Amino acid sequence: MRKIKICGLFRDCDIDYVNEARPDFIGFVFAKSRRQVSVVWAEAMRPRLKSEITPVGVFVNESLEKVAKLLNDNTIEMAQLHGDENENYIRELKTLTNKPIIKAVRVLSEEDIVSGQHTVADFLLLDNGAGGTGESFDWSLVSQVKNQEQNQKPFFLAGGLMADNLEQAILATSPYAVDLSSGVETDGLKDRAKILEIVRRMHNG
Ligand SMILES: O=C(O)c1ccccc1N[C@@H]1O[C@H](COP(=O)(O)O)[C@@H](O)[C@H]1O
Repeated sequence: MRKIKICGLFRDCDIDYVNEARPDFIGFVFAKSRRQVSVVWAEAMRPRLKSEITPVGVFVNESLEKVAKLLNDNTIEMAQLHGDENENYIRELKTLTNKPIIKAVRVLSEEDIVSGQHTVADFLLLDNGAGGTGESFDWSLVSQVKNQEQNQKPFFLAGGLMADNLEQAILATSPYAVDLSSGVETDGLKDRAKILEIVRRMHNG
């Protein structure tokens, strides 16, 4: 079964929506964004989240100490690094925590995907850019490199995914998981019906 992450929860009711839909992962954005949440809010929401849903913290060039603390106090179970974090940063983070790390890669060319394979992070996240933009990248770049044995790190596919293009995106890239934020919003707010429908589709085939 393909996994699904619903990212950018920032209202209390968003927690109710995902508890009803039960995606595999959800994302709390700690980076500067219109979806940014505070540590205090995430800590308050964490116990309300159904146990089978894995919370991911999304960071952009954040201090190692802040990311490690949120992981080690179990506010989040995975860290998604969406900025310019280099391999030294990721290696250092791995000395501070045992929890999985996702490194976001901005895909402009095949080379971006190929060089991403060398990361010590546990997963890649292929996106079109800054994150949360609602814009896709050229998915054919993934299929062009995916058949090569060295390009097998499991990856989340992100960027502009929505009900209308999800099937095509999966067929083109065969990701470990899909990651949606803008595509399950209406007027900038998470939409219960869109979340329920997309998670149902992913989990039922
Ligand atoms: O969602 C944000 O505001 C955000 C801010 C900073 C870094 C990453 C962010 N979100 C990530 O972007 C993709 C989804 O984007 P889209 O809106 O579906 O196109 C996903 O990986 C989010 O974690």
